[in-house]
Amino acid sequence: MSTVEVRGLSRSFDGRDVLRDVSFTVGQGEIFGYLGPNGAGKTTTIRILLGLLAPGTGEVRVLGRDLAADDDARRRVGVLFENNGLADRMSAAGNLAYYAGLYGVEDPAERIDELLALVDLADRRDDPVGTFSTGMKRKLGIARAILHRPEVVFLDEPSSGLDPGAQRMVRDLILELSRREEMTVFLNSHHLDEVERICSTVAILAGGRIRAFDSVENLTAASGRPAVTVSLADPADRARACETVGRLPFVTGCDADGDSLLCTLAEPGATPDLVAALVGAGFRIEEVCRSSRSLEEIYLEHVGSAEGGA
Ligand SMILES: Nc1ncnc2c1ncn2[C@@H]1O[C@H](COP(=O)(O)OP(=O)(O)OP(=O)(O)O)[C@@H](O)[C@H]1O
Repeated sequence: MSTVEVRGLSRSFDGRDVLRDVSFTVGQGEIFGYLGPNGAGKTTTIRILLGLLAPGTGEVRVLGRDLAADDDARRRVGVLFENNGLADRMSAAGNLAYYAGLYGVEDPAERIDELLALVDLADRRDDPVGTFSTGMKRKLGIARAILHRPEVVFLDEPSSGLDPGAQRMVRDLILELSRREEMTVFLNSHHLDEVERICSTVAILAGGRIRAFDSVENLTAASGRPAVTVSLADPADRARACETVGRLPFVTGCDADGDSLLCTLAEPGATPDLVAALVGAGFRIEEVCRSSRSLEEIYLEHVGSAEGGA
C-alpha cells in the first residue's frame, strides 16, 4: 500500500481550475519532492491530503485513510507549513511541551530532549523562540512536526528564506529523519538542488497537471538513448576522436561538448566497447561519465511546455 495516494484529483477556486486530474503515489519510507512554480497548487494538494480542504473531484488517501474523516489517522501524520507553528514568547522546550500535550506524546520530557539534540538546539532550550534566527525556528518547527513520531510528514517549503548553511542543516535533518525515524517525507520545494540531493521520487506540477512523475534517477538519466561523456587527455584530439567514434556500429552520434565528447549509444552496455575502440585507436582517455541532465533542466522543460499551453 502506498503511504500517499492521489487519484484523479481536481480542484478549482472561484471557477478557476487549479488542479486538473492529478494522480501520483508516494511509497512508504520515500522522500518525495513535489515541484512546481508559484501558484501551481502544491500547498492546495497538501491541504486536501490533510483533510483541511475538500477535493473537487477525485480521491486522496494518506496511510490508506481519508484524513478529513479519521482522527486516529491524523495523529499518525506530521505537518510543517511555512509559519513553523511556534509561539514566539515561549521557550523552545516550552513550545515542544505544549504540542506534546496536544498530541498526547508518551514520555514527553525524553522525546523533547531527544529532538532538541537532533536539531542542535539543546543549549537554547530555555530561550524564547522570538530570539531565534529563521533557520533555528525552522529546525524547531521540524522538531515540532515530528514530535509525536508520525509515519509521514508533510514539509511545505522547509528551506524557504534560509541561507545556504541553514538549508544544508535542514537537508541533513530531513535525511536523518528518513533514516532514523523511518518516516515518509512529502516535501514541497522550489530548491531543485535540494530535491535532487535528497528525494527518491519527484512529481512536477504545472498548469494544474502532473507533467512528470518518476524517480530522480530515471528523470535525470539522459533522455532517449543512453549517452556518455568522454574527456580526452589531449582535448585537441576531439575532432579526430569524434570521427572514429562516429564510425562505430553501436554509437548513434558524437558531438564535441566543450572539451569533451558526448557520445550517444545504441544500447546502455556499449560503454566498454566505446572505451576499447578509442584506446585501440591511440586516444588517451582522462575520464568517462554517464551523461545526465540536471533536475533543473528537466523541471524547466516541463514547466516551460506547460506555460506554452502544452
Ligand atoms: N482558499 C483559496 N481561495 C481562492 N484561491 C485559492 C485558495 N487557496 C489557493 N488558492 C489559489 O490556488 C492557486 C494555487 O495555490 P497554492 O498555494 O496551492 O500554490 P503553490 O504551488 O503552493 O504556490 P507557492 O509555490 O507559491 O507556495 C493560487 O492561484 C492560489 O491563489
